Amino acid sequence: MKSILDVLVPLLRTLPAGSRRFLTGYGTASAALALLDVVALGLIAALLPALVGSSDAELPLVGNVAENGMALPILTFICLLIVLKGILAVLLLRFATKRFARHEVAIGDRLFAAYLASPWEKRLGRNSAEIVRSVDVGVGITVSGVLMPAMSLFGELGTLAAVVVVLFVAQPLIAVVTMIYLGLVALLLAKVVSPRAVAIGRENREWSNRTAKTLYEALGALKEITLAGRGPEVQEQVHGTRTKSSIARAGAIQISQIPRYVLETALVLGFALLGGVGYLTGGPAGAVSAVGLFAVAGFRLIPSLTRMQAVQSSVNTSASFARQIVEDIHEGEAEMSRQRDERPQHELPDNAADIELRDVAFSYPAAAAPALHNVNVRIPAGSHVAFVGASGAGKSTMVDLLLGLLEPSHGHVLVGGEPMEFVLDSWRRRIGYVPQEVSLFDASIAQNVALAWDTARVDPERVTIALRRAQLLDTVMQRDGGLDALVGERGMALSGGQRQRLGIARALYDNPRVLVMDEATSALDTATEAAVTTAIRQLHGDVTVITVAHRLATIRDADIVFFMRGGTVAAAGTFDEVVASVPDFAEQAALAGLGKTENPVDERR
Ligand SMILES: Nc1ncnc2c1ncn2[C@@H]1O[C@H](COP(=O)(O)OP(=O)(O)OP(=O)(O)O)[C@@H](O)[C@H]1O
Repeated sequence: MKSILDVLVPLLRTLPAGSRRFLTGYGTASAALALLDVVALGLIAALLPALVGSSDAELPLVGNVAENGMALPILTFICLLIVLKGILAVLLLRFATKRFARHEVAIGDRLFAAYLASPWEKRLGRNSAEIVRSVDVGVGITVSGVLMPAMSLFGELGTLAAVVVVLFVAQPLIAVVTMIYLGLVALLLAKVVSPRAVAIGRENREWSNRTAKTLYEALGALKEITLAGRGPEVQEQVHGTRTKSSIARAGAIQISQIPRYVLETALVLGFALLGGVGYLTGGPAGAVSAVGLFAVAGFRLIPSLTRMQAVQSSVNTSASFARQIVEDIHEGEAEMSRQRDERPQHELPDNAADIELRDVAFSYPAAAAPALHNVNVRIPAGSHVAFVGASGAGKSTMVDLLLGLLEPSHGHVLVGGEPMEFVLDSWRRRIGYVPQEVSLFDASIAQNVALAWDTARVDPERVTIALRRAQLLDTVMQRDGGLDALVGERGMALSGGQRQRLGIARALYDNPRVLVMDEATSALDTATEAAVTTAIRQLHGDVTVITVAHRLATIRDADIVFFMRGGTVAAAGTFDEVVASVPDFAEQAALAGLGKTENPVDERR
């Protein structure tokens, strides 16, 4: 029982107050229904002597039923009472299951909101397959495996209490022996079955998560896997994890059945025990009466105890999902309230704002060396700046800091002179971002540009303008379906260059004040890249453009080029100035056919 409360109480706290009220009401109604059992059972216990042929069946208000012929009408009343309880229980269950579906949605919403609010570094450390499973399957298991069964406990406890009361009133000695006997059986089950169920639940969660993770990863690299002939290896891997999770699930089913058989056996042995006690205290009549009472009590008690044990098993096997979910919700929400309390947000002024990094350093969690250090950069509003440098120099990390996804471990990022963390919401609304790998979802081109799963939120006019600026409109219009043509899973129906241009159109759709492009034109042919670059250049003055590019032709005309090396800005200036001051860069520029200047300048801005 304690282990159920340990899981249930934190889970209930994650539900809105209205839901808690409903669940308390549901528990009380279930317990109240059990009262009908008390009445039915009490009447049967009172009638028992008359039914076994004894003449001393005396009922209050009714009198001696053996003599006045009331036994049959009372038996009919008991049957009706039992039928009524059954009908009410089914109605209550029907009503409650619908509400439980709402709780599932409420918990899932809170969990997903918590994930979305969690800091970017934390999200980098979590596997997406695990998050998907947790938000979808995990929430379902938590509600159907913990919340619903645990709430049905109230009814079972009510039944248990009712039966115990009747037993004590009818035959106290037999009641004490019955309770001790059944208590020992329950203890045996709790000690033997429960720990195994918890372990099985943990195994199931771990191996199912691993299966999902392997499948996601394998599907993401399907082409490479097929070409490299690694299919059998992946199959073997999936077979291994699925075997383990299937064994755990089979174990869970098996362990949930054990209590039933143990309790049924206990019932049979109980007849012998209680019959013996009854015989010793009241001779043959006492034995018959004790066995009869135990049979009547057992008829209600054994199913109730079986269900309670099943609840315990269900909660135990689902507990690891529930604990993870509660922990994630608390962590995410604590982060949200920390953000709210410590970082009250205000709006940036309408005119575009300069961005400044002052003495910034950043280290990834558990990384040996900082990814960025001693970074001092100023990006004037409306300018076009570029970050260049060798692979691993820190360009993408720099971009994530500018986007406000990462926070500096040291130093400050300022927007319009204000610390970014206090204008973050307003800042992010102004940004259009094109990543190295554009993620498309299986919907229409227009939906992908507008980043909208709901077609009603798509503005076709803005989609058309964005596609035109990204040099993709003609291609789209030549396809069957035009803006409404589907892009396929992860944009499979588009070429790499088309996917990149769609990503650019997506970034332009909201008319951003700041456009951040991280290797956003690397898959384009030279002519298309030049056309996209020209279109982007036309934004000059209105929009701040921040580009990361290995292909130097893209950034030839940038106002400032920041050359990064080893996590810091080693040189800054116009393209020609950086060519003049950094031999590595000059060499790359020469290889790209972009020439060398006569006046070297070693400048840092
Ligand atoms: N999530 C992460 N956890 C730990 N270290 C990371 C993480 N992401 C990047 N790094 C490390 O930080 C450093 C800078 O990486 P970053 O991706 O910013 O480089 P980059 O200049 O953008 O490289 P590229 O041109 O190859 O994209 C690298 O040493 C990289 O290994």
